[in-house]
Formats: sequence, C-alpha cells, structure tokens
Amino acid sequence: MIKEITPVVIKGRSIGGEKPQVCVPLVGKTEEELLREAEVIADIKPDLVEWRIDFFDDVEDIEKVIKVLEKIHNILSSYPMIFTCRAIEEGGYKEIDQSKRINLIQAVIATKLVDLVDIELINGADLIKEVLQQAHENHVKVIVSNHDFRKTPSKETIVERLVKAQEYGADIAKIAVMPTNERDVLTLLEATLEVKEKAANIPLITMSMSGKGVISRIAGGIFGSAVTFAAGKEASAPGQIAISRLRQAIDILYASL
Ligand SMILES: O=C1C[C@@](O)(C(=O)O)C[C@@H](O)[C@@H]1O
Repeated sequence: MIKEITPVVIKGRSIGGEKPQVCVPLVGKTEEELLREAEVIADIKPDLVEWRIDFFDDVEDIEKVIKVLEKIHNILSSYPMIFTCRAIEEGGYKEIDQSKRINLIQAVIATKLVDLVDIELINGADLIKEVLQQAHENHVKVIVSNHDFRKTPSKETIVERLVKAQEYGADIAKIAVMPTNERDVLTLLEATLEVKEKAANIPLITMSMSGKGVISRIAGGIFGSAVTFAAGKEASAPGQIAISRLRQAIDILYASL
C-alpha cells in the first residue's frame, strides 16, 4: 500500500507536493557577506532558503546572530527559511560547543523569524523531542537530518534512519550521503522510494552528494525527495549545482512526466 505524504506548506511553497522545491544556502562568514548573499538570493528567487549559521564567524554570539537574522529576514521575508547549525561530525563548517549550538537553535526558534530548523538524528530522541516541542509552540517546523560525508550506508540503514526521524516526530526527514560509486547513488534513490512507498507520511529530503550523485539532485523528486539543494552565491555541500541549471533540468524531467 502506498502511504500518503502530507505536504508541509509554508509561505505558499508545498514541500512534499507535486514538484521538488529548490533550496539555496546562505553561507557567508560575516554580516556583510551574508547581506550581499541575501540580495543575490532574492534576485534568483529560489523556493526556500537555508541559513547555514555554522559558517558564520560570530556563531557563538547569540545576540549578534539574532541581529543579523533580523536583517536577513528583512531581505528574504517572503521565502521559507531553514535555520541550520550543522554539527561538525555531520559536515559542519567548524566545531561549535554542543550546548551553545542547542541554545542558539532554541533562541532562534523563539524569535519566530525562521520557518524551519534542522536538527541531526544523532542528537537522540530526548533532545529532538525537546526541540520539536519548543519549535511547534512557536509554529516552526523541524527537519530531522542525517549526513554521511564518507560513504553511502546500506539501503536498510538509510531506510531505518529516515523512519526513525519520522518516529521521533519530525515534520520532514532528511538524509545526505556520499557515493563512492554509481551503485551507491542507486542505493540512495531506492531507499528513498521504499520509504516513500511503504513508510512515510511526512516529506523526505534525500541526496547523494558530489558530482557522482548529481542525478539525485536533479531527479530525486521522482523517487520521493521533496527538496533539492542548489548553489546560490556559493555551495554548502559537494555536488550542488547552480540553481538556474538545476531548475532547467528539473523542468525537462517534469514536462515529460
Ligand atoms: O543537509 C543538507 C543537505 C546538504 O548537505 C546537501 O548535500 O545539499 C546541504 C546542507 O546545507 C543541508 O543542510
């Protein structure tokens, strides 16, 4: 039996709807860089924006982060915004003390200036549930994510991690893995389709990273991935391509479906 996925709709964008949404990251290290980047992103009109705060020089200064967030929000208020402070062991830009990372995520949720936050599955059920509860009280959605920058786990492991994120109460479950060969890309796509067909009632986001995995960023929607990440001014992970080229490729695929 095919499970029904309920889309997450934010500011008119349907995550988990007919077509994958394209998200671009903000990866500036300084306020100046970020505001310039936000202007560029406003021009290229993605569907979603992700602020990868772990790239920011003053990431540990909560007051500064919130001041910059207000300015970014002024430029990009019409776009659903994901706030991500990626843990170093999952591909984060730099080491950030775990309790500072969680305090920051919670302080940002309380501002209600972001629409989604990303928290890694490795944080465990208790912390994830605490973040989920606070997020939902503030009308913020939660992406529970997992990343492997070294390899592609087995199909069963990918399925298990996505299902676990859903069981923890995630609004969206995400996994990004690194292929070492072409078959790994198929493994990621097959796992995505299996979760979509058999288990998911929330949207999934999956990708096989690097050049080898680029087909998953273009065609992942067909197998069940609701969001694909493209480079805006800069990329936040290996394999992201320019948004204009990604959109063209997606349009070609979807015109034939
Ligand atoms: O988790 C993801 C996916 C990603 O790693 C990618 O491969 O596109 C990019 C990250 O910025 C984002 O948080």
